[in-house]
Amino acid sequence: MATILDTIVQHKLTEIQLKKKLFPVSHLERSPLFQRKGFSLSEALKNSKSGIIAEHKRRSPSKHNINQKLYVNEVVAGYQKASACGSSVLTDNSFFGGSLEDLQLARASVDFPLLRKDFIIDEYQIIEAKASGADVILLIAAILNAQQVKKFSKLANDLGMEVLLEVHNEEELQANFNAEVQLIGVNNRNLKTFEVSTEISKQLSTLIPKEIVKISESGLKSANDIIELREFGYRGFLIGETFMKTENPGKSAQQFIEEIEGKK
Ligand SMILES: O=C(O)c1ccccc1NCC(=O)[C@H](O)[C@H](O)COP(=O)(O)O
Repeated sequence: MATILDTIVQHKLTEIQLKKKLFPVSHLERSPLFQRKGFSLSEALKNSKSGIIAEHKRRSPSKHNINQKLYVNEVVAGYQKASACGSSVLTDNSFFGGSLEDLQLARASVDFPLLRKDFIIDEYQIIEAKASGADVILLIAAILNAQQVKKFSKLANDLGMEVLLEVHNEEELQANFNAEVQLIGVNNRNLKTFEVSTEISKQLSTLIPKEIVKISESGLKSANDIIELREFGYRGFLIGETFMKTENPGKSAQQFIEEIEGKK
């Protein structure tokens, strides 16, 4: 049976073909954002007390509607005011209700690192990310082979962006030991079953090379989750729903960060 990832990838293939015709690479390269020097998320995390990367996410396959009412620029500005290290912006439209325009609006509102959160399967999307103001791209090991991870990481780095490689099990990690990425994220959500458990972050923590910044992603709800995962060497924590389901995600991030910092 096809998983949600299979369905998303299938959809992306069609979407990318269409976009390549509408907006060829030469068009993307003319974006003023294409020339900007990016912010480093790995450095921001190394220098941060909280390590929070706060996400803008309207809906998702596992939770459906989360929050459709807010403006992306206000949400990310709230996250920056809350002293988050950076923000993740979902740019997939069909399954998450996001867009590249969201990323561009976010870029215009903040001056901290922005992650393009999407399902990257083609170099075209990396160029699109740069042209829309991203500082970091997400590569999901479950939908790419090791060769693609290497090639895509090189392109992103050449364009001045960092790479967050997302894994969910030991095989995905082993397959990409040679990848030149700045950040590795362990997704606590199994993208096939939607089951969420921070146990997977704990299990994989010792297998991630020390020089790479470790991020725990998804299902993080309390300051205690963060304090506990920090003991396993995690420096970054990607949080979406916990903030987005509230009326004021920036304020909710601020209270969360204050609580973590108070507990240090
Ligand atoms: O969130 C989903 O339902 C989902 C389904 C299929 C692929 C990816 C999905 N989520 C992307 C993410 O990784 C999360 O948005 C991110 O880690 C934040 O998670 P959370 O704090 O649980 O909103």
